[in-house]
Amino acid sequence: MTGTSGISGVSEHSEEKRCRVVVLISGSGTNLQSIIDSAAGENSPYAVCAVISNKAEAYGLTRAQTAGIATEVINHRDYPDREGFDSALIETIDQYQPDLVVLAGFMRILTPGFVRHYSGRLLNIHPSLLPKYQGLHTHQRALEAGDREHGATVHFVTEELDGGPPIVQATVPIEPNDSAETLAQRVQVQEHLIYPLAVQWFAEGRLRMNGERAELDGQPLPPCGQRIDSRA
Ligand SMILES: Nc1nc2c(c(=O)[nH]1)N[C@@H](CN(C=O)c1ccc(C(=O)N[C@@H](CCC(=O)O)C(=O)O)cc1)CN2
Ligand SMILES: NCC(=O)N[C@@H]1O[C@H](COP(=O)([O-])[O-])[C@@H](O)[C@H]1O
Repeated sequence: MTGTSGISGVSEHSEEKRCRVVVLISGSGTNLQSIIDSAAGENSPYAVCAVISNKAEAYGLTRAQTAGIATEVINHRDYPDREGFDSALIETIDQYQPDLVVLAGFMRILTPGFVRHYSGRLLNIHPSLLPKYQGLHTHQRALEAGDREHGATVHFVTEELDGGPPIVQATVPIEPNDSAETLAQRVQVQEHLIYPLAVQWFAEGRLRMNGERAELDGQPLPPCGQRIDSRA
């Protein structure tokens, strides 16, 4: 495990307690960047305290270091099994005393023990309109199915892979000449809007997980979460 130190989104003179967020990544970190940028505001209700990657080459680590945020690398290949990796993750994450753990392009399936440890304060963004296309390669699957629309979902993480209660969804049209790459780019524009929104809702105490449903301001959200249409 290797790391640097620092906290972003918390001004030196900040007295109020901001929601402490730890972000897990595996790659480019564009969703991380949108969350960092959103936390930079003077009145942000949250601060990114640390970014942890299972891949040392993840560009998201550079994004975090540029923002003065502590970084850690925990390589899943250094552990004999998922339980060992997840235990090391928990030990490192908890050093930062998070109120919320955010998966932002984190590409490892987490064990039931990890999910239970952070139950109700663990979010993920998935590149499909859940419950459609759980798992990987979602853009290609939507194209091959001939879908006319696609999108992304922010959801609470549960033991069921990509099966947790949706919080917010953004839809995008699928164009006739789309490739998986062009569709992914269109989806990511919306991801960068809805993920900071969901993190802010949680940090403001407005969002909670209540069994199988997510609640916003005490009201159950629809089964697909709050819908945001990019064409609106
Ligand atoms: N228990 C849970 N773990 C994770 C969830 C979840 O909802 N419950 N969400 C995923 C994020 N995700 C899709 O949004 C996802 C990530 C990774 C995989 C996957 O098959 N990973 C492989 C390795 C793939 C690779 O290294 O490229 C694996 O772990 O063997 C599927 C879906 C995060 N975890
Ligand atoms: N199943 C998880 C998954 O596929 N997540 C997807 O990985 C990308 C990460 O991009 P980023 O590293 O630039 O945020 C995002 O598009 C996210 O939806």
